[in-house]
Amino acid sequence: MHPTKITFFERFEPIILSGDKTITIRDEAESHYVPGTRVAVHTLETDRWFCDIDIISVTPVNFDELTEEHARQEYLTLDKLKPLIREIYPGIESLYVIEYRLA
Ligand SMILES: CC(=O)Nc1ccn([C@@H]2O[C@H](CO)[C@@H](O)[C@H]2O)c(=O)n1
Repeated sequence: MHPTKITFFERFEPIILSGDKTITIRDEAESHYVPGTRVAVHTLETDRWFCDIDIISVTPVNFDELTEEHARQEYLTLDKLKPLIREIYPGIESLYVIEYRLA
């Protein structure tokens, strides 16, 4: 079955709800979301539901291919996004851009 739930760090809740953050970048284990499906969004810290999103696309990207455009969609700058991804996914080069919209 395709996944129907995703977790985010609680600190990103405001920019997800405002519509400013429109992608998330995940590793292979979390790449199996299906475009066109609806996914429940919970906080990682307390597993609290806070919205639903519709998956638009899932696109492979290598760490060294990340651009300012990805960063803009993350509502970050590239010099903030890269260390953040290195912290969450140390040593992982194969990543996936999950594009979504608020349901
Ligand atoms: C298990 C779990 O919840 N993991 C993650 C993983 C990533 N992210 C965010 O996605 C973007 C790129 O990685 C950045 O904005 C991250 O902070 C997140 O919020 N939560």
